[in-house]
Amino acid sequence: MRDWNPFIACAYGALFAASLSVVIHTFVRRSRIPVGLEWAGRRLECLGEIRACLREYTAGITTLLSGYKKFGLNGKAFIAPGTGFRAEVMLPPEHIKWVVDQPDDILSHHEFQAETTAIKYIVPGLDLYTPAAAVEALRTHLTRSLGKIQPDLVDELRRAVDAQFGMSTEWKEMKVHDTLNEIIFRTSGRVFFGESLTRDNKFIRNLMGLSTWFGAGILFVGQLCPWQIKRIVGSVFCIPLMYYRAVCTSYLLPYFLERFEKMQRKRQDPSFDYAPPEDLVTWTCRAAFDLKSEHLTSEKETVQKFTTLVAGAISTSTVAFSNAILDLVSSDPQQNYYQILREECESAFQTDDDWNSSATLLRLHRLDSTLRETLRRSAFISRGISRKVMPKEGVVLPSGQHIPQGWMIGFPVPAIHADSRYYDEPDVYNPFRFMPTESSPRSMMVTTSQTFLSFGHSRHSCPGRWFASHMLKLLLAYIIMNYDIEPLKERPLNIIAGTFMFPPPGATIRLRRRETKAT
Ligand code: HEM
Repeated sequence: MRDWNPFIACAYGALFAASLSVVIHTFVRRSRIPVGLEWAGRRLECLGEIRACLREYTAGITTLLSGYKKFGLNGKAFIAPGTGFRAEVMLPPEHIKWVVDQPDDILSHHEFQAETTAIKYIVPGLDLYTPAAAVEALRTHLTRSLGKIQPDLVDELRRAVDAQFGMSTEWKEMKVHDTLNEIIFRTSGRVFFGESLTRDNKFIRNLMGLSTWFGAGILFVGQLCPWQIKRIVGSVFCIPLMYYRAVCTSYLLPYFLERFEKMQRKRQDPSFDYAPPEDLVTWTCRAAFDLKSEHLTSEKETVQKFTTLVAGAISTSTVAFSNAILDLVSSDPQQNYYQILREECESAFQTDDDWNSSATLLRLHRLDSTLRETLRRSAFISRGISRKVMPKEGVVLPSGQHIPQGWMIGFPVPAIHADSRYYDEPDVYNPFRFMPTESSPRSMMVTTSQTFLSFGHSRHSCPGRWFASHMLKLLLAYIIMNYDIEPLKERPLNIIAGTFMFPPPGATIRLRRRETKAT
């Protein structure tokens, strides 16, 4: 007979206890299921809810699509199981207006974010509740300054694309995500923290490291990990995250301190000869002066929030842009979309002045529509306008349905974007779908609506979308005008993990510099 090993016995015991706790806690926590709501993707089987949640790890968006077809199209809400044993109530699009009109103490955006990003475990101490100067700077200054910063954007994107794609007229293969990520970090970086840090390779590598770990932390801890063990798993992700954030903060803090000091002196003494550069650091300092909660004693906290926000925000542009390139090069070659876009860009950008003027972008109807079509087909998130129900007594939906306190509610974005009531032939990639016609007024890439949710909608919608749109249009125009890209036979399928959807990191394309150089 084998020796009895107390360590192995303890390990098995702990595993058994943990599994039992998952099952028991899941039942206890889910005991107050909204009465009368049906589940999508749940079968009549033992531990049906738990097994439905487990299937979500491999189900992609099939449950959301089938639930929407069965309930959403008939104006009914349904329960969608989720990874991490987190079921959510999915509402029909008719309820969007009601949801966005509710105050935060009834339906909380912040509480939803805090829970599904697991911020308190992966970045302990990051306060999502008090307004951050960096977010205020985005909302108030960045969008207003797009015209002013365009020459810098163009200068940086030319440099970054030429360096990453190369100048050779021979075909070469490259990884879509890695290459575009580098280009987008450098291009956005020029506007966020200026030229010298953007050219500092060590800083950019660390910022990209922070962004990768931040995204991975939100995905694994916030979305995939059962809520019972988030704290433990979060503390593992916290280590590299804190390391990268500390390194990035050490680069940025001296910039902020100098800017803070000089700008404050200028405010006190208007004769002081100082004009700060127009970038997000300056705008964040301005916003910090205006926000009484973040003044000069908390520069470090301001910089830490700035660093985390910037690292998180930039990568969403990479996802959108990678999707746009993959959609375009996998489209039907007979349609010649790439060439049509090239003609539009060549007619708009004829001189350097055209590149430096924001008015040029208003002439790029096809390019704008192309980016919007990609965002429609490949939104970054599968559930949008999500909120947590706050009142003790729960809330009553406009349809009369009661949802208990603590439940998450939201809308199935890919299903609404594929609803034929709102989009003709929704499964077809039609980059010129959003071109203005006589009968329908033009909608721009950044316009949110109850049927276009890639940037959210209403109060908490993405404040960086005007910047993203400006940068991505310039970038796409420059690439199309200067590079040929070999068509792909098939569009690489996006990965769906938790509520995120993104192109496979290994996807590649082949491209070459054009013989005849455009502007
Ligand atoms: C194409 C690229 C982008 C996409 C698809 C995108 C999408 C989104 C989405 C879906 C949300 C959540 C809205 C909600 O909760 O209802 C969001 C929020 C946000 N985005 Fe973006 N985003 C992009 C680029 C950017 C950029 C470049 C920045 C910064 C310059 C940015 C800054 C933010 C911020 C600060 C929030 C939080 C807003 C809040 O909580 O009130 N985003 N974005």
